[in-house]
Amino acid sequence: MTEAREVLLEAQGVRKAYGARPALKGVDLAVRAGEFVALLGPNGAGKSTLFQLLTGLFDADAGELRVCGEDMRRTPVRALGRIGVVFQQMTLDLDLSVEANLVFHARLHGIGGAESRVRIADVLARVGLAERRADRVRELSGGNRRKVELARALLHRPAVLLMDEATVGLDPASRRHLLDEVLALRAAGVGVLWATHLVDEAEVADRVLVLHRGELLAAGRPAELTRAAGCTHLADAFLNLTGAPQAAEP
Ligand SMILES: Nc1ncnc2c1ncn2[C@@H]1O[C@H](COP(=O)(O)OP(=O)(O)OP(=O)(O)O)[C@@H](O)[C@H]1O
Repeated sequence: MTEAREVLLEAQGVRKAYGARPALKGVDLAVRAGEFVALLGPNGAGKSTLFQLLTGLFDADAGELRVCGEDMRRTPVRALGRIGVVFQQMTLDLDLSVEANLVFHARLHGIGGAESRVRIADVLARVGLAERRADRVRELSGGNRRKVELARALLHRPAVLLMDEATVGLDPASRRHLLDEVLALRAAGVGVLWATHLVDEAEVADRVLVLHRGELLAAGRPAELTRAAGCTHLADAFLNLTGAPQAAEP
C-alpha cells in the first residue's frame, strides 16, 4: 500500500569519497509519504555522510538526490525547504530559552510574528513541552532537549524528516518516547528517514535499509529481511549481513 504513495525523498546512484576512501558507493533509496524508513548501519557505514549530502552540507561526487521532486543540485533552496533535520550532535543554544531557539529557526525560514507564535505553540504541544517554553535549554533533560530539536525540525512543516542517530545518549525510556513521537508523524503524511545502529529502533520501521561500508546490502520490511536471512530476529539478520556485533544499548 505504501508503494502507491508519493515519493518524497529519493537518492539514485549516490557516491561520495573522502580522498581515495569511498564512503558511499552508489546508494539508491526512496522514502514515501507517511513512511518511516530506518537506515540501519554499524559505525562507519556511511549514514552521516548520506545525511550531510541530503542536508546540502556538501555535494555528492555522483548520483542524484531529490526532495519532493526538487533536485538538490539544481534547486537546493527549494529542496532543503521541504526537509526537517535532527543531527547526531545537539545544535541548540543552551543559554537561550526553548522559545528563543525556535524563534530563531522560524525566522531563518521566513516565519515571523503571530504565525511564528502559533507554530511554536503547536510544535511544543505536539512534543509535550508547552509548559517549558520559557525555560533555558540548559535546564532540560537530554530527552527533552532532543524533543526541542524535533519541535524545531517540524516548525516549517517539512515533508520529510531526517533523524541522524537522534537517540544517542538517551536512556531507554527517553529513546522510546522520541521514537514514538516520530512514528506518530506518519499519520500526518510525513516521510521519515531514521538513521540508527540500534536494531530495536529498526524493528518498528515500515522498511529497513541495511547500509554497510557505503553499500545498501538489503531493503525491506523488518520481517521480510529477517526471513530472507533465514533468521528469527532482525538482530541476527543484521549481524549475518554486516558481520558487526550489535552495539549495546545506552
Ligand atoms: N570528513 C571525513 N574525512 C575522511 N573520512 C571520513 C570523513 N567523514 C567520514 N569519513 C569516513 O567515511 C566512512 C563513513 O563515515 P560516516 O560517518 O558517514 O558513517 P556513519 O555510518 O555515520 O558512522 P557513525 O555511526 O560512526 O557516525 C567512514 O569510513 C569514515 O571514517
